Order: sequence, then C-alpha cells, then structure tokens
Amino acid sequence: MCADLGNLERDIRELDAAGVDFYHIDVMDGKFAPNFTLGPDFVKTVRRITDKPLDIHLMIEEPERYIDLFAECEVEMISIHQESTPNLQRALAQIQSRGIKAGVAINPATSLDFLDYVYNVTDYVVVMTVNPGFAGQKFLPAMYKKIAELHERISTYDRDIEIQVDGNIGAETIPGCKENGATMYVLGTSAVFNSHHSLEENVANTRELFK
Ligand SMILES: O=C(CO)[C@@H](O)[C@H](O)COP(=O)(O)O
Repeated sequence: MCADLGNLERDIRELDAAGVDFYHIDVMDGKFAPNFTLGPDFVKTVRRITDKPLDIHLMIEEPERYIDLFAECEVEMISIHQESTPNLQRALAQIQSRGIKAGVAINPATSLDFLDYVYNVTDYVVVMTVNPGFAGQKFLPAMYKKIAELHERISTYDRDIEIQVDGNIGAETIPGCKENGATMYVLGTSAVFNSHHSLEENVANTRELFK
C-alpha cells in the first residue's frame, strides 16, 4: 500500500534488484479496517511483474469468502485476522489446503490466547504493531511484550511458525522486534517508502540492522 501506485512496476523492479524477500499486499474493505486498498486484479498485476513471494494480508470481514479468489492469483502466503471470522480454524485450514502458507493476524488489543487452538494450522502469526488501516502510524510499545510472549508460546510447538511484525517497522523498532523474536518484517513508509533515500538505499540500510 506504500508503493508509488502510479509507478508500481518501477518500484517493484527496483525492490527486486535491491533484494527484498517478499511483497506484503494490504487488502482492506472499509469495514474491518477503516480504509479501502488493493484487490485481486492488483495482486495479479504484481504477480505479472515479480517472481518474489506474495504475502496477502486480508484486513477484511468474512475472509473465508475470498480466500479462493486470492489463491487463484498464484500467491505464496495469505493472512487473515482472528477478529474477522468465527470460523478461524476452518479458514486457516482452507488456505493451507490450497498449498499456501496460512497466517493469522492479530490486532494490538487482541490476546494471544485466541490463537491457542489454531497453531496447528498456522504457518505465521502477524503481530499488528499499529491498528490496521493506514501507513505512517506509531508503533505501540506494548507489542514488544506480545512478540516475546508469542515467541515463547510457539517455541513449544514442533513446527516452524514465523512471527511477522507489521506497522511502523524501521530503524527505531526493528532492534526491539528482533530481540523479542520477530522473524518477518513488513517494511512500509517507516523503512523503505520515504523520500529520504531511494528504495534501493533504504532496503540496504534496513538490511544493516540485521547484521
Ligand atoms: O497495514 C499496515 C497498516 O494498516 C502496515 O502495513 C503499515 O502500517 C505500513 O507501514 P508503515 O507506514 O507503518 O511503516
């Protein structure tokens, strides 16, 4: 959502060359999240441009109705919000049944306890470190403790579950997220999409934080 949508192919080609690991695509319906963003046709456009893994973040109500629609876009990852469906276990299993990694996203106010019975159908947990909806928000410091607690809880499982952090992830917040166990970082305006440096320079500078 933070790319220059009027120069999408240019941005993607520059990010590919800069060596990003995946593209996180924010889908919002104006109901679950107070904003509207990108849909399947946008995802197909990105798919046509890059071979990098596509990570679709469904910030929408009733996501189970749309999993197959996005699965048809040849994506590698789909996350849905715990808060968005009463059928979370079935929806995550539906994603995995398509051969796609299933992510469960939780808003800042949501307790980790809601995940207790779905780790067996979860490949990654998206810890929202801001409230869904808009770029440019401030990281909620209480999320560091949530990341650490999640890391401790999933470490008891006999399968790999990634911890993805999403929201104001940049030089000021990456060290704390890394220290507490995050393994995937969604980079928006805080780290990559800003006018201070080129996309390539911003990616390179962010990589330095992980060395
Ligand atoms: O989806 C969201 C917010 O809804 C996040 O992807 C980020 O908030 C965008 O990046 P930043 O501007 O926060 O760095």
